Amino acid sequence: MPSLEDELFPSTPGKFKIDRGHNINRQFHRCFASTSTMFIWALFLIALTASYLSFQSFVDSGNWYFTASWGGIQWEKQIRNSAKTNRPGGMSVLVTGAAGFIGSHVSLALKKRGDGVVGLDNFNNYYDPSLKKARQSLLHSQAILVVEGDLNDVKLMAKLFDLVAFTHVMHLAAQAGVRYAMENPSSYVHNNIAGLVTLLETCKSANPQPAIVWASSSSVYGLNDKVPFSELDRTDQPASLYAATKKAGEEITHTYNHIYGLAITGLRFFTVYGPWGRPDMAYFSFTRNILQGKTITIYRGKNKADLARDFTYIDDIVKGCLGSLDTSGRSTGSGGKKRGPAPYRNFNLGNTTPVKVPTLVNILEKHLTVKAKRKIVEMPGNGDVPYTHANISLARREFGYKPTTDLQTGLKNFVRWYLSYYGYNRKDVW
Ligand SMILES: O=C(O)[C@H]1O[C@H](OP(=O)(O)OP(=O)(O)OC[C@H]2O[C@@H](n3ccc(=O)[nH]c3=O)[C@H](O)[C@@H]2O)[C@H](O)[C@@H](O)[C@H]1O
Repeated sequence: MPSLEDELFPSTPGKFKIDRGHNINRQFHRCFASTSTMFIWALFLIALTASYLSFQSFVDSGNWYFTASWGGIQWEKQIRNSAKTNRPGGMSVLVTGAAGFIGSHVSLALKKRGDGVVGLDNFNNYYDPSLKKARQSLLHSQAILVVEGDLNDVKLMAKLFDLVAFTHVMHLAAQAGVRYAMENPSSYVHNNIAGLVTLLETCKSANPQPAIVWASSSSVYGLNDKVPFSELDRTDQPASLYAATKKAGEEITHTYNHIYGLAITGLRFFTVYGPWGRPDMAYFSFTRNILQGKTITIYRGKNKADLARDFTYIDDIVKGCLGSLDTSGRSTGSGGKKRGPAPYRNFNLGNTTPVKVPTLVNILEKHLTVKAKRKIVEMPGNGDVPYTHANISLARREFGYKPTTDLQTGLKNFVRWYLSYYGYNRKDVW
């Protein structure tokens, strides 16, 4: 049996002779000295390789902003597995914003019915990224991979389409929030305009081209005062930069449909709420503040009129998203060339029952069994509109969209989730 020394000093005859007697200590020290030298060299080589690789990724990305957290054989395998369909005629869908509120729900619903899903999300810190990570874990438990990356990363986008022939893209990644646009306008341009164009450029060049369904917004109706809002109403009077970028998105997608034959559907979502929702939205922040005993600020419109929203429950929205994907039609182009006309559609996805904001607070008080401390203030001129109200007859006709959850029921589900996720009175909720 070889001794430790034999193993450390392979016996190459003539090179050196192991003295097994009193020289053993000296040999051992030599051995130690030589291993530590090897160890230092190994460290040096590892450091050299690491710096080379990070320099390569810096050069490759062409932009310091996108340090690659993706790539490799294992990663490619995971992407392919995640995209695999599990039903005859199933779709392979790239869901952008998959760790977001609507994105996570839609991803789970697609997977559940046997479609393949690959998620993409940049996990930005507009609101607490730990909530996004929790959604990602949920998706992961259902074998859905969510890639951490930015829409504007051209190489990543191309790589994803290289690996998978996506049949559909559900584009939900965006800088959301109406009022935040005054604080951080460039984020809206970066995500909702530049990111959208990068995605469309990738899709137009893909072969086969996917059909695209994407998140527009009820906010495109802006100052429109004809109710309920119909897809035929004017959308050229946005009241916020957020709305303007969504409206621009509708025009941009039209161009790509027209020039490249991409099948495109825009969904005008009406104030979507529910479990796993967005902490920046009123129903969510009101809940947190009511539980923490803090005052909530309720905006009021001109002549002391209450503001109202056509709050729409997440499960209804998910059905609308799946219905849109199922009826999207096909893109006609390939490799950047149009071969014929492709469908271009826009739909309202609302609830058709606007509710006043103070009524929303009443419902929350009831479910939380806590009285809110209310402060009523005049609506600041920050992009808000006084009310929204969807006419959904077009979506009903095209794919049977029919919302079934009223605000009472939806908020009850939300409060149940909130309490199970955060507990009754956690101080560190975003
Ligand atoms: O349908 C959309 O396209 C948009 O819906 C959502 O916007 P909004 O309808 O503005 O929802 P949200 O912020 O929950 O405010 C709700 C109400 O509470 C009022 N509000 C708000 C905050 C506050 O402190 N006080 C208050 O009264 C406020 O004045 C408003 O009347 C999404 O955030 C947006 O990303 C986009 O998807």
